Amino acid sequence: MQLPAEFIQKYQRLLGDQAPAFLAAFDGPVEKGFRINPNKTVTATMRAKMTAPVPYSPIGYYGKVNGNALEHLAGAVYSQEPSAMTVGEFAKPEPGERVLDLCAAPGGKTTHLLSYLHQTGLLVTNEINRQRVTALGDNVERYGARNTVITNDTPAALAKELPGFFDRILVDAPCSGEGMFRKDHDAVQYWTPDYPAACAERQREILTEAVKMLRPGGHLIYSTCTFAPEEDEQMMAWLLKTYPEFELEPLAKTAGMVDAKPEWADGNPELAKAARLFPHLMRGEGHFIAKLVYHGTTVGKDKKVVREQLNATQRQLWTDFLKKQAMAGLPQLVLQAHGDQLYGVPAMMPVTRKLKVFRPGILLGTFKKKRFEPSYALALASDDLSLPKTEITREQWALYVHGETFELTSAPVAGFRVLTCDGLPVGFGKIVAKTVKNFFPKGLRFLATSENATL
Ligand SMILES: C[S@@+](CC[C@H](N)C(=O)[O-])C[C@H]1O[C@@H](n2cnc3c(N)ncnc32)[C@H](O)[C@@H]1O
Repeated sequence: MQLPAEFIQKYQRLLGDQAPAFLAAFDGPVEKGFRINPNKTVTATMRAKMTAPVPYSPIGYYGKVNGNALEHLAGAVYSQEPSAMTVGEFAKPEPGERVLDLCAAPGGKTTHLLSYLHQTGLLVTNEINRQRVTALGDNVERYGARNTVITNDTPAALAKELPGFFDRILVDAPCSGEGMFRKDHDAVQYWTPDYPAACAERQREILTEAVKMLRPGGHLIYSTCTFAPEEDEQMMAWLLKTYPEFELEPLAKTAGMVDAKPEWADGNPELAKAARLFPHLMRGEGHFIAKLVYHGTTVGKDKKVVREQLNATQRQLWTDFLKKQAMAGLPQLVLQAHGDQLYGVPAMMPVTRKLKVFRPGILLGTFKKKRFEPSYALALASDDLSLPKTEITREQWALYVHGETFELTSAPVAGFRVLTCDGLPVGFGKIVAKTVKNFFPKGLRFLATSENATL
């Protein structure tokens, strides 16, 4: 691979006798990986692929998964480069926490955080870029999250609305991406000797806002996919100097991870607590991860939490739907109608007035004239809900994702039912006698074949 001469010289100077192995790794194979979603069923097809565990993640495996496969579309697996899994593992939230993923699209770390929140607490996941937030929304939906709010705003706007609010904040920062050169050859063309410093400027701005949103005792996790000291050790050195209430926590390094390098910044030995991942030392791409605890004392003001927003007709239609589904209601969600769409907003979410919200919670469905039509998102989030379910075969699933109506061998109770395939919820169908009317979203329909949809 053709690397810029200045890049080569920089890392020869920094890495000394390790530089040849480091530079040679750019021509090595790209490591593929996937995580399984611990909140969903593990199918036999998945189990057959789960042969090479990633040593530092109990839910991570080496290997490639297919984006059109049933298991991927149903949110049971997520394709992720193995080194990137360290971030979610070091960030691992406790159930019930208030978590912010500040730079989140397309959602690799967000889905990892969701895996450990187990539908509890609150995840606010933010992506500043309007184009990229859609992919984040799709991944959160597939993962079946009921505890997530998706925002599309700046770190400054979030910090204004939610000061001192979060137990845990992840800043997976936009960076010069040197650690991904091997995976994405085009990324090299953006590199100039000044690029890391320009990225560092933006990272400082993001961190300046992020620190305002932590509660005392909260954790900040900072990660990049670059080797550049300006964006890694030097960024943490700046943070510790600017905000002495922060302390780095030691990260347990395994499988080839190494201490970060104080000598690449101001020499503060504390910096060694952070971790560096080099592709010549481990099976994965380049990353940097630091975890800090906040010893500050400023407590955020208690904000009013979200309230129900439903008119009487909407409430009646929703109640009728629940009754037909023999469901008591949805725990920890506040119902809000936005136009004709009904959302379940996480009950821990405070009222925010000026934030650009992409999705205020889980879309539960749409109010039609005299009925309520449940959403695809609700079906995908129904693994542990008592909604009526009907198991279909893989052949029927192929008809379903193609938008076709199909027949069952016997007639279950008529009405909306969650269709499951190999135990995984895949969407709603409306049963009329033995016929299943198709409610798979039109925009997602495709022709599944053994070539394009095998995990
Ligand atoms: C490394 S990527 C995030 C990857 C993501 N965490 C994942 O695991 O899938 C960094 C993200 O930061 C966003 N970003 C760019 N500038 C930003 C800014 N000034 N503030 C916050 N986020 C920004 C980018 O749009 C990009 O999606």
